[in-house]
Amino acid sequence: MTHPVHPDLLPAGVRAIELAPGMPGLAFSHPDFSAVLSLYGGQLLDFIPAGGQPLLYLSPQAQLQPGKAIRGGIPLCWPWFGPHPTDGSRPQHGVARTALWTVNAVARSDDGFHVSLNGPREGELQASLTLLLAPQQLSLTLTTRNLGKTPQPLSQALHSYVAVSDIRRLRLLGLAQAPYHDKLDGQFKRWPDGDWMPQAATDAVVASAAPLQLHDAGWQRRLQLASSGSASTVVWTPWQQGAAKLADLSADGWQHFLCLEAANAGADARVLAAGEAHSLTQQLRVAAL
Ligand SMILES: O=P(O)(O)OC[C@H]1O[C@H](O)[C@H](O)[C@@H](O)[C@@H]1O
Repeated sequence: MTHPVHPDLLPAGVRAIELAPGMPGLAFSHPDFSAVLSLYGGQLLDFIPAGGQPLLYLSPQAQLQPGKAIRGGIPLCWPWFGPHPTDGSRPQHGVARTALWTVNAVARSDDGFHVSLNGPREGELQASLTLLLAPQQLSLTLTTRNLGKTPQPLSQALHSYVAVSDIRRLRLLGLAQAPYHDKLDGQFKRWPDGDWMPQAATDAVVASAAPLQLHDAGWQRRLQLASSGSASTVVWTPWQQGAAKLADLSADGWQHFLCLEAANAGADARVLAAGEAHSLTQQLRVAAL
């Protein structure tokens, strides 16, 4: 396959790679971190601070195959989150994660690497993505533009698989008392008080975009997550029984990630007026515990 990006257009520290046949990507190498971005899905797959543990979980069983969604990293759920609102034949979580994205620009500055990608068009909606890959920090902005003449619905998520030492050794701070929709039993509830420790399968659309902190005792690290353009956060772990149904996760894979997703989901789904653009941002920062 000819790579869609000519190597001469890439700054020092960025390489054009092929993750699998028909799946081009970019590999970033910086004194303070390394990262891998798949153009298939516009999906950041890996981000590893130098000498540290990965920020993102990528399932060793992930299927790198056109037509399949990649399990791990930061999948882009767009322009609908979950099942399609009216047409059950359309793919879960939209079309972005199985589309080939194109590179608009890749630059290097004192901050790190700046990447801008163009994504699919679905109906009247057009997606684009910018990423900042920097020491101890990454930031993604998914922008949707309504190119049509009528209002268009949009729901979405930056579906981050946060890598963790052991899901049973975490504390999540920031969601106490927030209302949420429990997708496992369909009930509307309130997030418990105090720090939250994952203890069972969880699939929650939380009506909050408060900054989060994830304390990981095993890796002695603290992850700070912030978002903008969002009023909802999805928290997902399939736990053991849910993971057993996912062919692209190993038997113990569920222990090594917690999905913390900046979203426009549930009651936070949007309608974009003709010509309107909306940007959803998630920022992840690593610090010592
Ligand atoms: O298996 P996938 O289609 O990638 O979806 C994985 C998960 O994504 C989100 O977190 C949803 O809230 C879950 O209901 C879903 O199971």
